[in-house]
Amino acid sequence: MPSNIPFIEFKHVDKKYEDRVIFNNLSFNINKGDFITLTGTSGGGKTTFLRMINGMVIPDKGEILINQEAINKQDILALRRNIGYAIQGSGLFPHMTIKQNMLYVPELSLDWNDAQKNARVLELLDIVSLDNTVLSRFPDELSGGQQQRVSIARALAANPDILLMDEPFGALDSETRTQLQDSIKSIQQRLGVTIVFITHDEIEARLLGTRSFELVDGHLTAKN
Ligand SMILES: Nc1ncnc2c1ncn2[C@@H]1O[C@H](COP(=O)(O)OP(=O)(O)OP(=O)(O)O)[C@@H](O)[C@H]1O
Repeated sequence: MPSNIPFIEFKHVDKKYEDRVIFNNLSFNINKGDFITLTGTSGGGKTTFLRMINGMVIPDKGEILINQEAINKQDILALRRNIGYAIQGSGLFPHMTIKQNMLYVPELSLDWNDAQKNARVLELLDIVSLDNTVLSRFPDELSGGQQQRVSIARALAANPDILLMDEPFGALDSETRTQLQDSIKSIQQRLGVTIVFITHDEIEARLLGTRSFELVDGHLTAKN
């Protein structure tokens, strides 16, 4: 369940690209356990908003805090480990097996032995409802829906508190999309992870979000 303690805080954030203003004095709070869905016109700045949370885009002014600490004061590897990121089209590394893809983030910074890695991979398969026959395969040997499940598993691998999802189901057929919507909803309820989810689909936004927002002219307007 969402709490009322601000977990991710945007404080007076400005961001522009060259002379194009995307955000001007944006302040916004996300609570722990929120499932935020974000819609809005193309090019409005949704991806920019998401990427400011994991430090991939740096604001020109203002600050972003996670757990009451400014992200530019936090260790970047620890920050990224704590923030899973899943994008449309899965973003899996094509030359790595599914198992290697799933373990990518933990391998960067966690000193797990083989038994710990194998145990985590099995937990992740269970979380995203895949069986272990996929592990030795490469991404192009899986269906689009399976690839997207692996992408979610990879984003969850290091047990992050936050999951950022940028139109993750945009390229899937409607049946697969419905299955993955059910999955992400139950994953969120089971793990209590805080999710920020971008979508173009209003129905998806309403279905998944505990709080839904539309980004218009750099402002986030609540829709429910
Ligand atoms: N690194 C960059 N340099 C210059 N302009 C950029 C950069 N990144 C994004 N933009 C521009 O900033 C605007 C906002 O981009 P952003 O990707 O955040 O929007 P979006 O709402 O996610 O769009 P979409 O729904 O089409 O994915 C767009 O006009 C985009 O072209």
